[in-house]
Amino acid sequence: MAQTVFIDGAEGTTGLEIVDRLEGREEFELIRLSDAERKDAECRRSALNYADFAILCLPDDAAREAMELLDEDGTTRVIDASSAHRTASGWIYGFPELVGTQVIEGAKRVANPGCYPTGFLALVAPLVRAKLLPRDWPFSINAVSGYSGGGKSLISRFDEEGNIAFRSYGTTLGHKHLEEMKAKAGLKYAPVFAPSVVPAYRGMLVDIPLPIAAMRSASSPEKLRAELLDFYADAPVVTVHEDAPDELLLRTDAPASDRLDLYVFGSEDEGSARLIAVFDNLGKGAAGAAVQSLNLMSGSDPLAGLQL
Ligand SMILES: NC(=O)C1=CN([C@@H]2O[C@H](COP(=O)(O)OP(=O)(O)OC[C@H]3O[C@@H](n4cnc5c(N)ncnc54)[C@H](OP(=O)(O)O)[C@@H]3O)[C@@H](O)[C@H]2O)C=CC1
Ligand SMILES: CC(=O)N[C@@H](CCC(=O)OP(=O)(O)O)C(=O)O
Repeated sequence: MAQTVFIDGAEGTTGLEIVDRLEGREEFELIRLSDAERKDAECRRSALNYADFAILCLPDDAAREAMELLDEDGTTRVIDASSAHRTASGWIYGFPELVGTQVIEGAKRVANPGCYPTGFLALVAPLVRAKLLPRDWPFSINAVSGYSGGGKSLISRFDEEGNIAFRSYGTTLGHKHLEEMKAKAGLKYAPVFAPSVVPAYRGMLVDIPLPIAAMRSASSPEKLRAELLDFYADAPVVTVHEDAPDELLLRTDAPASDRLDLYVFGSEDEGSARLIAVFDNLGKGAAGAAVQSLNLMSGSDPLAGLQL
């Protein structure tokens, strides 16, 4: 018998991408609410509690509200795409490559990683764990997102204004992803984070400069790459590139993708490096990660529905 899935926020940017990835999957039956019902608390309560799996694709406040609508002792298992529960106790962090697939298989509450933290943590967490990068280094991050990263409101802004070439933001240095990045990488300091948006619908590049020569303890670029290659050897969604291309491109017509591509660039004298992650903010940064967790929790083929 098919397992039931309710996507709370199914008409939003992330919700629609998840619906796409579940299309034609016979092991799941989607519970759908009409336009008149989808924001009605009682309709949501009933769908949330009936479903085998609820995937929350909502703003943080609405995601917290959804958790209040759920019966505490109910059987519904939840994947939350918002940032409401990522560092909350009782929630498993939905990054199978970092936390292990088995933890997610058995989880009742899974918090989907944030889009930028996905790139940052994929690069830094294994290297800090292996003690090849110091946990007390003040990391910095330059990052670029497609404008779908800001959901419906940023999409309409880019569509309506039509002339935004580049948007640097996060200028108060208090971005909501800082706590998540610091906590999940086990760092002493939150990174200095410079996010930006370009006029491409989807795509993300997270770039971490490393002044290795100035760091008390850090390994050569080659050792960093070797560790990542080893760490992700059995991770089909993640590719660690052995080459160092001259440029990395995000394209305005990029198709949806659930891949995560990692690069390590080093200077000739090995005194500096850049760790770079390239992926789709709506793929491994949101919907792809949610479907990866759903596959594990439901006992499906781990790669079903993913666009690799
Ligand atoms: N976009 C991205 O790349 C990523 C997004 N996320 C996170 O995923 C979540 C969803 O983001 P995104 O899809 O971009 O956002 P959108 O704004 O595109 O979609 C949110 C959806 O939630 C609906 N909604 C809002 N309030 C309620 C409510 N009280 N009850 C029911 N539905 C409600 C909205 O309705 P309406 O259609 O009427 O506005 C909309 O359809 C956010 O927490 C976001 O931070 C995480 C990673 C990446
Ligand atoms: C371009 C843009 O505005 N991006 C959003 C992050 C989008 C996102 O995915 O946030 P969560 O992963 O935490 O849900 C921002 O910077 O707030």
